[in-house]
Amino acid sequence: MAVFLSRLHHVSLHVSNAEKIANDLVSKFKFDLFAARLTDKSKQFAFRKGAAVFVVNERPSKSSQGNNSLGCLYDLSPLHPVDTVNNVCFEVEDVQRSFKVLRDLGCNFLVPPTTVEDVNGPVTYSVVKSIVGNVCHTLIEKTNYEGVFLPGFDVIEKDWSLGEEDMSCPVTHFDHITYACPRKTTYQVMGWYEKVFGFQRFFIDSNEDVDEGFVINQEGIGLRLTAMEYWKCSKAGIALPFAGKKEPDCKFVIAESLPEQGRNQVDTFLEQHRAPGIQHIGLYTKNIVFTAHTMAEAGVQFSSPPPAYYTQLGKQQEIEEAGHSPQMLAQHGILLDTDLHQDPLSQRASSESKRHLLQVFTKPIFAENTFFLELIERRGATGFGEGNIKALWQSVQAYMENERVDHLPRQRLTMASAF
Ligand SMILES: O=C(O)C(=O)Cc1ccc(O)cc1
Ligand SMILES: [Fe+2]
Repeated sequence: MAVFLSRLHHVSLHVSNAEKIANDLVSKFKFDLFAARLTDKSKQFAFRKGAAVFVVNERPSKSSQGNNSLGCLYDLSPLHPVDTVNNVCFEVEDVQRSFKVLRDLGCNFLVPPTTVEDVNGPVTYSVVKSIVGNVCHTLIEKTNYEGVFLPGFDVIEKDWSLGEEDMSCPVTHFDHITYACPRKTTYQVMGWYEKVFGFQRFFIDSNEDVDEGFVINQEGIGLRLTAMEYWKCSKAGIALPFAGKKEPDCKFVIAESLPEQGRNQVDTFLEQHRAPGIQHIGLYTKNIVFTAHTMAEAGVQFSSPPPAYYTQLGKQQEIEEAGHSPQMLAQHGILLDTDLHQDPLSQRASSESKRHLLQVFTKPIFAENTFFLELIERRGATGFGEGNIKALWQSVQAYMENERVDHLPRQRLTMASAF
């Protein structure tokens, strides 16, 4: 039996300069710094935007490594050579029980169940290694904890005079997390998440092949995508689908590169990150145009698709029919896909049954061409559209091939791919 997850709690980053990323998250991406843990051996900052929480950990310098007990709480300081996003932390009902179940399934634990306490009560956590590169999962049990975040963190009060909800940037939660994986590992990864956390496959597109996944192997794109989802659990630890109420949480997408079309962004990630791992995270927004505009004004850079995207046959009309202006979308490189969902009762696709998906990728946020963020607005569409995937892929390729190349140290570019 798998361990059922109550919900995604936070995602943690390990970086060489926490202040730099902290500044970007606050000033550019409009997250609020709401908790911090500063000790001689560690710097940990927690940021929130709606239900999306990032914890930024400063990687210790080489000389202070080795003693993790005083270092990162709820995580461990990875000996990773570059900035990385590598821990997706989940809340569970019972960490001790989860630990036993997962140990019996053969999982490797980096931190055994450990309890931390403050005046607000106890929290128990444990860290399990995944089979994807440096990705690990902290399991947290905080049912008896009444504090704002986690014991050990000082809470930073928000200045409520600034307004409760930022309507110009309505990001509400993490929509999906995309892994860059080596060739031919997709099914192993899916099998692990199914066995360990009860994740289930879902089809990205109606053209997807059960065995092959969603494959694009043409026009310079060599990509295999597959996706999985899980459901938030009810209090009793019962997965909601069985209780009749389905409430999916963050989705997981696996991206694998196909060799036929030449070296690409997944290969670049694997090479520069020096391991498989989290390539990007989709931030769900209620209004992508406002959000992209606010973030761009604050200095966020987005990857744009080729200009021809907005002038291709029928695209302008499609954008206008969805209630958007092609100029506004083009300004920040926002893409729009339409899913012609057929209403089973009417036998034809009516305008009400058209579902839209709007997406845009940011440029990488670390020094290397590795991790980036995505904004995603879903208007009825639950998967990922083929048109957007192609255009998103091309926007990243164009950036990597034309702009970024000169800024990178020479040896990184010539280093042979490890995969
Ligand atoms: O469409 C999405 O949001 C995806 O996550 C698909 C995807 C995955 C990896 C890429 O390098 C480009 C696109
Ligand atoms: Fe994505």
